[in-house]
Parts: sequence; structure tokens; C-alpha cells
Amino acid sequence: MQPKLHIQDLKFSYEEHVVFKQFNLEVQAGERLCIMGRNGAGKSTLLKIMAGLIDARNFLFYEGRPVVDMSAYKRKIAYIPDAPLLYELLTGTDNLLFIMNLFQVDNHQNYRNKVAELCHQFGLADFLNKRVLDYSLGMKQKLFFIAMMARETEVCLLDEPFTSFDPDSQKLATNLLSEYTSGNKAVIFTSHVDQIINSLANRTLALKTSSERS
Ligand SMILES: Nc1ncnc2c1ncn2[C@@H]1O[C@H](COP(=O)(O)OP(=O)(O)OP(=O)(O)O)[C@@H](O)[C@H]1O
Repeated sequence: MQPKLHIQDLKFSYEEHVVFKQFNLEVQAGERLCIMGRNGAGKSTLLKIMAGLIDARNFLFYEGRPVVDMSAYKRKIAYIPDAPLLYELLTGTDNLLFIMNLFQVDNHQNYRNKVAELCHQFGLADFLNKRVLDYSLGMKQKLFFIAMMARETEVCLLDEPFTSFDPDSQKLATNLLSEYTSGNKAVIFTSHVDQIINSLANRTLALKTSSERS
């Protein structure tokens, strides 16, 4: 079977700073891969490449085919950065609807149902009419996570997830991601936190810095 995602002979630099020289990675459906490594090794850069935020489509393959249509590809991918991307002046509900439209979610009813269920599970239901400005950091992270899960994408990328989640919410989120990969989906994340790595990953990859690699 073809990998869900793969990267072939990736070369990538920020101006003169070479981050990847000839990097290869295959991620299979069902995997929850943790990319580990020192600060500056390139973990976040790699996630941004797989999210399509850094355009390296010549090196990126989805289910065995080169990524040609970046917009169609991005609709299959959820990317959850360490700082949640939300409009502070909008309410929780308005942010959730904004995200639904931004990512062109096809089945609005399914998204709304999923959001309602997850907000209830994460204890956010009573705060949805408040502005995000008045949320705690953990609440903001939960809201963005819920929106991305409700999109029901094929791949979920998480950069240092759940740093401000309380322990019960962390457990709930890792269970949801384990269920997510019981189908034909994949999770790729970065973390420095042993507890999160141990409870979520079913594979780990140690990424070396470019100087360690040469
Ligand atoms: N926008 C940018 N412009 C220039 N250089 C960058 C940029 N973003 C990252 N870098 C550099 O690229 C390298 C990889 O950075 P990246 O953020 O991917 O590392 P990381 O492994 O995620 O680190 P950390 O564990 O600290 O989050 C670092 O040397 C960093 O300084």
C-alpha cells in the first residue's frame, strides 16, 4: 500500500541556512508519528512543509501521487500550531464558523454536530458565546483543536500539542487522535514532553540538525 504521505529527497533552505539537504520520510495510514529532535533541528519546518504552508510540492507526495493542486491538498490536512490561530475579538462560535468557511468544509451539518459533541466533551460548550479574548490559553488551544478535528481531514499535523491542556483534556485529546488513526488516517506531531509522546506516538523519529547530519 502507498504511504499516506511521503517526502522524497527534500532540499530546503531559509536563504543560506540549509535545513534539509536530501531528506526522506514515509508516513503510513494508522501511524501517529512523533518527530523529535533538538531545538532548531527543523521539526516545525517539516510540519509546515507537510501542511503546505511552505511550498515544497516538488518533494511532497500524498497517497503515492505528487501534490499538484495545493488547495485540494490543504483541505485534506489539519495543521495545529503551538499558538492557536483564532480571532480574539470574535466569539468561540464565530471562530468555529469562520474556520468552517475558510477551509471549505463540505458537510456543514456534520461539522456543527462534531463541534457540538467535542465542545461538550472538552467543557467548552458554556463559553462559546464569549469572545476568545476572554478565554484562557488552554481554552483557545482546545477551541482550535476542536475545529480541526471537526473538519475530519485525512492527516493531522500538530506542533507541540496540548501544552496548556489540563490532564483530563490531554487524555481526551490523545484518545481522540488514537481513534482518528484507527481508520485510514495519520497523525504527525512534534513534542518534547515524554508523557505526550508516550501516550500518543506509535512511532518516533529523531531528526538531526543539519550540522549533525553532515
Ligand atoms: N522563518 C525563518 N527564517 C529563517 N530561518 C528560520 C525560519 N524558521 C526557522 N528557521 C531556522 O530553521 C531552523 C529550523 O527551525 P525549526 O523551527 O523548524 O526547528 P524546530 O526543530 O522546530 O525547533 P524547536 O524545537 O525549537 O521548535 C533553525 O535553525 C531556525 O533558526
